[in-house]
Amino acid sequence: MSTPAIRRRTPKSQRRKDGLIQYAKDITSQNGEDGIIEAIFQRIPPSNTNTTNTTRYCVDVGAWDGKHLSNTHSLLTPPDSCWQGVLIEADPHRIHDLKQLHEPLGNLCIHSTVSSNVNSENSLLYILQHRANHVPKDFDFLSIDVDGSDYWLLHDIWNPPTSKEQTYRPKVVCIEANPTMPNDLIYIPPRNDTIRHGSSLAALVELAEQNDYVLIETTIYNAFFVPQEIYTKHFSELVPDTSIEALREMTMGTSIYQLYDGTLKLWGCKKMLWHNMPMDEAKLQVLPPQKRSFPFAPQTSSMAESAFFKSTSIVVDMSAYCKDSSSQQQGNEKEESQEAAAVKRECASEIVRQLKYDGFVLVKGTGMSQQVCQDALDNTHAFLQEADESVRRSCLTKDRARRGYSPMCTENFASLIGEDGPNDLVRKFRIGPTTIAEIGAQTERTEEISAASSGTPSSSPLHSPNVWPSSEVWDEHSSTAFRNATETYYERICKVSHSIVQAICHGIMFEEHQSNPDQQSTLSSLQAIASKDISDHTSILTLLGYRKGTRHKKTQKKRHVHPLVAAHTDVGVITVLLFDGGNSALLQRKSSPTNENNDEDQWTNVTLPPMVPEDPIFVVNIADCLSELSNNCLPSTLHRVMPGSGVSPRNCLALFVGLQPQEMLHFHHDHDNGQQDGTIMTYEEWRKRRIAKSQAVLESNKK
Ligand SMILES: O=C(O)CCC(=O)C(=O)O
Ligand SMILES: [Fe+2]
Repeated sequence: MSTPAIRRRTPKSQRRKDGLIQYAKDITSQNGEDGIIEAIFQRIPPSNTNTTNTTRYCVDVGAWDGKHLSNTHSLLTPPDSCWQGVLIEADPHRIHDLKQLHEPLGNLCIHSTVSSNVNSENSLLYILQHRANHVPKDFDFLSIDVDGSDYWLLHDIWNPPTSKEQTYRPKVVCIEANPTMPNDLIYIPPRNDTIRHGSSLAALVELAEQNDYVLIETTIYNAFFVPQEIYTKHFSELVPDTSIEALREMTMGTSIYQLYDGTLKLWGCKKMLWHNMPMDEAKLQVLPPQKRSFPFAPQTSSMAESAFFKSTSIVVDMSAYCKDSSSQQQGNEKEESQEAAAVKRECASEIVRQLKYDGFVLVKGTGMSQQVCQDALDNTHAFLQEADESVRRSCLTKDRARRGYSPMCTENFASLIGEDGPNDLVRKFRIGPTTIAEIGAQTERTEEISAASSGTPSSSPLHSPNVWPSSEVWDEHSSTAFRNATETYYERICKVSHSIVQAICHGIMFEEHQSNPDQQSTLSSLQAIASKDISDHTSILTLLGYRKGTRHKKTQKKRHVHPLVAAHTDVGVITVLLFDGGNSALLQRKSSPTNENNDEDQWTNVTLPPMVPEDPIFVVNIADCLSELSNNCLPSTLHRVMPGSGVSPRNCLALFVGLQPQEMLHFHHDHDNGQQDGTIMTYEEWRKRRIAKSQAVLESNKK
């Protein structure tokens, strides 16, 4: 059997059927209320039996047209009725019909909203006191159905704001309870007329008990209460057990259960009761299908090795965004069809869904050609692995910009998270942007920019000349090919990564908007980043080369394998990685505690296909700046490079995406006390602070 068997069994019910519910019948009511009300009043004599006046009074709050689903119609309309009604309705159309029906019968129809604001002239208390003062305080029947603040209306007639006012104590109260709320939930809605939540039966029972009322029956939507003394006198035999369990069966409840693999399942009512829409189990999920597995299942080594790529890596197709970037340049932006917009939206949501989970995602459909990628990897291999060290040393990194070659063991990524550790066992070569867009054109801003970056705009180390291996040391052909392949890859991957950043920004903004449609966005910087062109970015392409043979080894205790690149987070916006199938090094990210493992120290391998496919696949990970700009909705996940199982050299092309130095960023902070504020600074400033912060941690560690 490959699908589960799911059936319903009828549980043993504690619900008693021998009380008032046995009299259930509908004339105009919805779920048997008419019969129950009749049976109740057969047992309660009119107040003034000793006089000739046997009039009974009812108040119907939310009376509609006086007939539709009415609980008072069958009391008020018979020709010889002893009932007099006060019927309150807010809707102008319904009040028209209500008056037509009830005014000829001598009932009072009041056109008014009924407010949960107890000091308002629309409060039920005020309306009863001032517009229906013929109604005795202990009138016979109160029916409340206003689909929102019902709880508070009842609360306030029982508990007037000043002790001078007499409380109303109707002999019978019928009030709506939200039928989807479980018996053990006490849900008291906010005291606000515009909020429509309903209250739970348990909340109403609690309120009733506080006011000496007793629950005597329920229907699907309504609960009936009588004062304690009336209960004792007239109902204690018919309704000996007044517990919620004895008087209510949950028939509209929805429950959620969890499968071991993290799938959420719905049970019970799967319909949106007031919207007539099905609940979508797929939309309810916390984990995407490909991330669902049991965290504590015993792992076989073959599973760990081979199944990883298949089972945990969904590759997000970015074509909606990456193709779009070319048409946008042709100025077709406005004409984007609805369909295309929907595809982009889906793409943006999917990439964010993945990234939110672990900060890493695989992407394809970028429009990058296999040839450009393979060329760049091959030339990286030629330079970092095969060429003589003298070739690499001919373009050594000299300045703060660190363009050019950084030999093995000269850098230390542990420092990025403020940790001390041996230098990284990797060779690197960097290129970056060399030109700076016409900042001078924005003349009026030049001064403040210079002030902010304490120097001329071009003094940013992010904009510097690239350095290339000398053709005197490396043959002309190799050095030209290396430069061409690297520059081409750089130019293309910068564009692609901009589209990816756009998709991510859009995805987070959609999400924020969906969960908080009325609130002003706290993500203004994302909006700005997504809409910028990229002429002035500061993205750096780093070629990384790893090989077998680790110098740290001797100093290490047995079994302890030291990383080649220490655990760190990336500093910029996002990082876009492409690596070859070399097996001497392995990228790992910190495992997400929710699914893969609960152990703090677990790492998950990040792998790509060993050969660049026709539609190349890239690893994208969130870096610190975007994580902060997203209000930490996207994690900047710790990652490291470990020695791999084999001896083949491994090469990696890492694009560290950076914004333009003067981009103004708005960081939002939520404080524990619920307050919010923000900081505005340029990207350059943020970067300096970020680096300074980790260095400060390092300094204080040394002390
Ligand atoms: O080589 C890799 O796989 C990733 C290296 C890395 O994380 C980095 O340089 O920031
Ligand atoms: Fe990194």
